[in-house]
Amino acid sequence: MRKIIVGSRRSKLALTQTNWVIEQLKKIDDSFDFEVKEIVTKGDKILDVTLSKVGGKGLFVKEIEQAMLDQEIDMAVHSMKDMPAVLPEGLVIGCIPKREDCRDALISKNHVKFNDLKPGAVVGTSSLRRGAQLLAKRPDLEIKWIRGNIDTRLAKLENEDYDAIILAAAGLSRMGWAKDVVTEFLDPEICLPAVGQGALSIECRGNDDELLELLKKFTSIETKQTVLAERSFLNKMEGGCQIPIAGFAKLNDQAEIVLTGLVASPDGKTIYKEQLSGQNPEELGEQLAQKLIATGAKNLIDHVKEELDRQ
Ligand SMILES: NCc1[nH]cc(CCC(=O)O)c1CC(=O)O
Repeated sequence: MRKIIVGSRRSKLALTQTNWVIEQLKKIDDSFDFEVKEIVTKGDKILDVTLSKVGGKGLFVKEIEQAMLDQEIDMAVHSMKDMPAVLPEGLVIGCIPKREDCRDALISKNHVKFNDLKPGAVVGTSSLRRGAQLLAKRPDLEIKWIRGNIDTRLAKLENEDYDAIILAAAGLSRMGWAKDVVTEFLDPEICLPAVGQGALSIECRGNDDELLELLKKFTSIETKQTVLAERSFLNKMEGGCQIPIAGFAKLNDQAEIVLTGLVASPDGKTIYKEQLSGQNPEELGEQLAQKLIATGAKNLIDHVKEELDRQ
């Protein structure tokens, strides 16, 4: 019986996601054994620094990918949101399972709803995307950076000077905490999710045919199509993680992909938002990026970059 070694970050969420995927794969085909191997990534070691300042989302993924290329592990389960646009030579996304809740969630002290937060309330998030969209609705709020795993952030809401924090609903659901802690799920109309939010990405070597065959059976075509459109959009925008960018796709009743993209200034005062539908995920993503760029979003991106360079 082949034993598949699954690399995982050590955070509670990463291990929960990894073990959940293993359970599902065992249900599909019980002829494989699995073993989890924990890997401490650079991103985990410097959790107290703002992510965009230390090299972005690749941090959580790189060391795990290297272990896969070195044959120390065979596969890994990532949050799609943390996956860089381009994979190293030799590795592939072997499976995109059905997406969890894509929304952002407000968790506030005393369960005060978003619209009822007191003027000047302090909201914790380390995401420019979330900060910009919240400020667009409520310019009076004070956005305060917060870092750490989701359990750390929930503890900070209790113990530190935050009135509320925003977390992805998906992470909380996977941990089984959503029902207890979430005050309000923010509709994508209010806060457009991050590209890939709520989806998982199972990565493996491109030549591991046996494993790829198993992973294919756990793929959701709908999630794959929508997430690929979102990722194509993000890749074309080339914003990096210094600019608030959001992208979210779903299928309509004609099974067309409807993709919405948003680019904003960090203060939320300028927002470009466009929507397009189509059949081909990659093309649709590129077209939406072009449409946003044509409306002036590129100026905004260049402007924000200049501001950052000056600092
Ligand atoms: N930014 C970190 C991150 N990466 C993936 C998730 C969990 C949700 C998901 O799978 O999209 C989270 C936590 C969060 O944003 O609250």
